Amino acid sequence: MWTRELVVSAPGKVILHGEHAVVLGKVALAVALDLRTFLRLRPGAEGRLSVSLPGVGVRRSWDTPDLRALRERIAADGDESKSPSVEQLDALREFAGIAAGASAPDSLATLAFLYMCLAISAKYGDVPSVDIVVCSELPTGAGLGSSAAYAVCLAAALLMLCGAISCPLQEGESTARWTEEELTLINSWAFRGEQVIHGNPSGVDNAVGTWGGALRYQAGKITPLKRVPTLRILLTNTKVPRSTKILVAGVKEKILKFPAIMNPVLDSIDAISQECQSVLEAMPANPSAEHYPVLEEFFDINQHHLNVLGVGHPSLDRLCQVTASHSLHSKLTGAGGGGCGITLLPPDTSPLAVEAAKQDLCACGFECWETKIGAPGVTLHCCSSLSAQVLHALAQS
Ligand SMILES: Nc1ncnc2c1ncn2[C@@H]1O[C@H](COP(=O)(O)OP(=O)(O)OP(=O)(O)O)[C@@H](O)[C@H]1O
Ligand SMILES: C[C@@](O)(CCO)CC(=O)[O-]
Ligand SMILES: [Mg+2]
Repeated sequence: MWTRELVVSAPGKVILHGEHAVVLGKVALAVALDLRTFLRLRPGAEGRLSVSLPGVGVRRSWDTPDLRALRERIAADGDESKSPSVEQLDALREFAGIAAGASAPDSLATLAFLYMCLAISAKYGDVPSVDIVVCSELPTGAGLGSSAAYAVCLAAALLMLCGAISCPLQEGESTARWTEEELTLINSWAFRGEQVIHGNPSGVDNAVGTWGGALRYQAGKITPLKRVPTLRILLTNTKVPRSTKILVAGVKEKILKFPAIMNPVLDSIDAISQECQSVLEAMPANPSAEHYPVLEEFFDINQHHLNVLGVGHPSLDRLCQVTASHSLHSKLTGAGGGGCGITLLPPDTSPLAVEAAKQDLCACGFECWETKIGAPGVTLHCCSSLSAQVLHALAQS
């Protein structure tokens, strides 16, 4: 029986360079954002598992014996090294009343929950009767890793409920983190959740959600950056909706169609990520304006490359033009096709110029805010340590 009320949180991310190319084995540089997803666990009615996902309009509850029977039927074998199969996902859709091929946020979120719950419990034992609520400070489907933050929270919570990882929060502590070994397990199960949502994820987003900070990611290899200077970044959400799964599939199609043209673009993006890593690691902790031009050039070149890959959007072109008119440099971040862009704010940018750029971006119908990067990865909290705002959002559902 689960008797505690606890909250798991995981950060969203910003990809500085390497989105899309990273799916094809190239290097990406990514940093954790100070916007998080929160998952609250509470003891639930005996024999019931309830899930409330207000961000995507889901409120479901199941009898635990029914989930056990479904687990046996789909032969979920609890192997974190195996991808979810088409047959397993079809059976889960049928159980949850989700139409075949449905890709709406609520369908994908429910499917990812059911898959992870059954596969994890097949390996480590039943999930006890609990009520789960997930809320997020991240916009959904905007390029900031909301799917990965959700999957990381689910993986940590479900693994903890089944006893596969510890509950590291001691009496009297407000927050706690898991060991490296436990984080590795959380990350590998979060990747399975990302597969349900994305189709073919690289794993960079769930790695940042798990470990936080700033890291280099290539083909599953995660290397924390040696030193990350304090960078001022303006984040702009164009609010144009898009699906990471569809955009990733589109890039694959383009590469298959024009390999000789597209592969050099991927190689160039890879080189930008590597050069950018060297530049960042050589910078002082608080870089001055003279360090920024090279970073700005990398942004400009990569934004062109991403347009060549077909993941640009008129709203992102607009974002780049507006910031360029204030001598600021931007690129899309995440999957593109709308969603968010990032703009570098060199330290000599006057507060008036930043304010004017923000106003012009808002006049386009965009939303923008300054961010802090390098936030901590997946964390366990006691409820009383959370802000009133987060507690309020969790209580709403
Ligand atoms: N708070 C949440 N609650 C439940 N499901 C969520 C939540 N946030 C995201 N999701 C799931 O993740 C999906 C969005 O994932 P998608 O990968 O398309 O966008 P993203 O992760 O925000 O952007 P990117 O992958 O480019 O960083 C939603 O459709 C939904 O299924
Ligand atoms: C577009 C992509 O490269 C980043 C999405 O945040 C997809 C992935 O790496 O899984
Ligand atoms: Mg995603």
